[in-house]
Amino acid sequence: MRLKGGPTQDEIMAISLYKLGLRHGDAFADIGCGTGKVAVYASRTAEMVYAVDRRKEAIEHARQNAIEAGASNVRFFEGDSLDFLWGIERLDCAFVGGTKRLEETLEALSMKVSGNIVVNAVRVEALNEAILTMKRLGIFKEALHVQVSRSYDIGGGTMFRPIDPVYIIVGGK
Ligand SMILES: C[S@@+](CC[C@H](N)C(=O)[O-])C[C@H]1O[C@@H](n2cnc3c(N)ncnc32)[C@H](O)[C@@H]1O
Repeated sequence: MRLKGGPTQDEIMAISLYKLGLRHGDAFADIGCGTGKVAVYASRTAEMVYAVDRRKEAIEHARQNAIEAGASNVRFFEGDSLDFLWGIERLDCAFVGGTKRLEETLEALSMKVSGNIVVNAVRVEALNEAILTMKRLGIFKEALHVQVSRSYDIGGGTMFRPIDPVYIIVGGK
């Protein structure tokens, strides 16, 4: 089953998780988890992973991915980021892959997260919203524009094909 909007590309996930600084024992949230790819990968390191998405089909997809990966430390929340965050006490770090209600989501995260918050955005409007909100909250660290090209075979030779560029915005205290 193919899910609209995902999965996060491997190289983008690698940079995002590095910038997140995820550590053993962490409580981590994947906000807008889509296919659950980031949540499942993070579950190898984090003690507890919350996979949150407002779309039922995304949660079903993510749950299936977690089962197949044998990730037993992933909890699923079907609903909006804000509904999830109101019910959570604290998080060590969070990845935001879904940018609806981004400003309010970042405000709530800044009160609950002790470590880093990493946002992935493909639209410049979401990039702008993330930077401005993080600056207002005093948590902005850096923003990256990541453009990756992958090799592919052509007539026995090698060419490169770009994947869609992604903005990675990093915040934290
Ligand atoms: C680009 S996809 C995420 C891709 C995901 N990282 C993956 O690897 O499959 C964005 C997802 O965020 C969800 N989303 C967007 N805004 C949200 C919000 N405020 N609360 C919960 N989910 C949200 C969408 O339903 C969508 O599934």
